[in-house]
Amino acid sequence: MRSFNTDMTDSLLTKERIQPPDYWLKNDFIAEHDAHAFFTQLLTQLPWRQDKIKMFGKEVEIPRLQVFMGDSGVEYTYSNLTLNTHPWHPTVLEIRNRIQALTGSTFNAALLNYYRNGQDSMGWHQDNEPELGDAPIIASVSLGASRPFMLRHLTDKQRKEQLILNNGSLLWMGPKLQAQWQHSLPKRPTSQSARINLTFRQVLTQKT
Ligand SMILES: O=C(O)CCC(=O)C(=O)O
Ligand SMILES: [Fe+2]
Repeated sequence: MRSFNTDMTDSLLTKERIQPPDYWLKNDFIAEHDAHAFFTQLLTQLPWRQDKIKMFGKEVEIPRLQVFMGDSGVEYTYSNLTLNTHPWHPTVLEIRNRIQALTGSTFNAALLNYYRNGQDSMGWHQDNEPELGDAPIIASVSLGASRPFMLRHLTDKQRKEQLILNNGSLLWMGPKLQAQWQHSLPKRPTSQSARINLTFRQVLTQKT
């Protein structure tokens, strides 16, 4: 039988131990030839827009362009901004289908980000909007320029990890990642190259 003291120490340790972030990264998810073609199609064929959000009462342009797409009836609000839902572009559907076949998860929407160069970025955040439900799974595909992607633990902010998201890579983010960690895509001022990122999500609708 375990002593009271051992149990106490165990539970303290368990409480304090920070679990590793819940993700996996597959670098060769889309072959280079396809990734290049997909990048060009998305860059030239999507209705990219630079949205504005309110920060400290002032309207500011976000440092990237975006498009939101998904099944009809899907609505998504972030930073008080309700995004227009565009119908699926065939290339985005093709990428979604490949992810669904590999992971067994289903996704009814995608938020696409276009970073024109290293000045464009995304700040620290969690993707934990109520319409993503209690246990959001997000699948993130990167095309174009490689960029570092940062993870930071919510309570122990010294605890950080850096991943490099390459052309054609798939980053699978599990539910615990959004609950315990924030992520960001920092600026890389010296880079002139463009990158497109697609984050596939399952958004709850009135019907679900
Ligand atoms: O561009 C990236 O890799 C990150 C995108 C992201 O975090 C998001 O769309 O919520
Ligand atoms: Fe995110």
